[in-house]
Parts: sequence; structure tokens; C-alpha cells
Amino acid sequence: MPVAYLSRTEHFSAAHRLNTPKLSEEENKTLYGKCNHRHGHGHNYKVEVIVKGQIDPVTGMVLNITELKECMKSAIIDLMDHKNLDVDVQYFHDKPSTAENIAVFIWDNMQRILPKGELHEIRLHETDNNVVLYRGE
Ligand SMILES: Nc1nc2c(c(=O)[nH]1)N=C([C@H](O)[C@H](O)COP(=O)(O)OP(=O)(O)OP(=O)(O)O)CN2
Ligand SMILES: [Zn+2]
Repeated sequence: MPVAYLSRTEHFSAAHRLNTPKLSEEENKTLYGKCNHRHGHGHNYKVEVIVKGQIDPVTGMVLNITELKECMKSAIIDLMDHKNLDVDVQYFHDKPSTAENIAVFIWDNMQRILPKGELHEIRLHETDNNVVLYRGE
């Protein structure tokens, strides 16, 4: 059976501050610069979830996009949209909410609930210029 890659894009808006408890206040300031500002800042994130799988000969689908959409809502949007990532999301209480760590968080959540196909890649666009690709490695 032929194998295809299915991609779905969603958006969420969230606030955060780049800061790690593993470094001093001064080191954080030097490392993260404006992104360490004490009152935080926000992004309109774009996230692409790419699933790999065989095209079912009966349904013609790797995975119904309606199901993928529902999974992305519960694994991504419901947890992060209009939230302060560092405060509202437990996962970021002990690690910085960089785009890399957010991509891993999304991967782990999607992996748990994906009903069909194999999770291939998460693409997280933090700004128009900055994108992280994560493949679970
Ligand atoms: N490796 C990483 N580096 C940085 C991250 C990150 O998640 N991973 N994040 C930030 C800041 O949070 C923020 O994303 C940077 O914003 P900004 O510099 O404004 O974004 P742009 O590059 O799009 O803006 P320009 O000013 O146009 O360059 C910093 N580093
Ligand atoms: Zn930021």
C-alpha cells in the first residue's frame, strides 16, 4: 500500500518568558536578552503536525483529518492557547519554554493520543522567521 504524509496546521497564542532556574538572574539576562524580560512577551505560534502512514485502500486516508484536528485541539490548543506557558503549563515549570521544548511537549502529547499512522514531525513556528522541526529523536 502506498505511504503518504498528512499535515495539519493550527495556531495558538501564548505568553512566555525565557528563563532557566539553572542559571543566575544575570546569566539569564545575558543569555536570553529581551526574551528574558521579567513581565514576559507573546507569540502567535503556528504548529504543523505531520503524520506518516499507509493509505487505507477502503477509506483512501492515512488518518481522517477530522480526527487529527480533534487530537491537536486536546493535545495543543486546549493546553496552550491564550495561556502563560510558564505559569499555566506544568511541563514548563522546570524547563524554559523555548520553541524546541514546546515542540517536544507537543510531540509527547500527540504521541499519546494519535489513533492511526505514525507521528513523523512537529514543525513549530514561533515567529515568521523562527521554526523548530522535531522528529522525536
Ligand atoms: N534556540 C532558541 N532561541 C531563541 C528562542 C527559542 O525558542 N529557541 N526564542 C527566543 C524568543 O523567545 C523569541 O522567539 C525571539 O523573538 P524575536 O527575536 O523577536 O523573533 P524574530 O527573530 O522573528 O524577530 P527579529 O527581531 O525580526 O529578528 C529567542 N531565541
Ligand atoms: Zn518568545
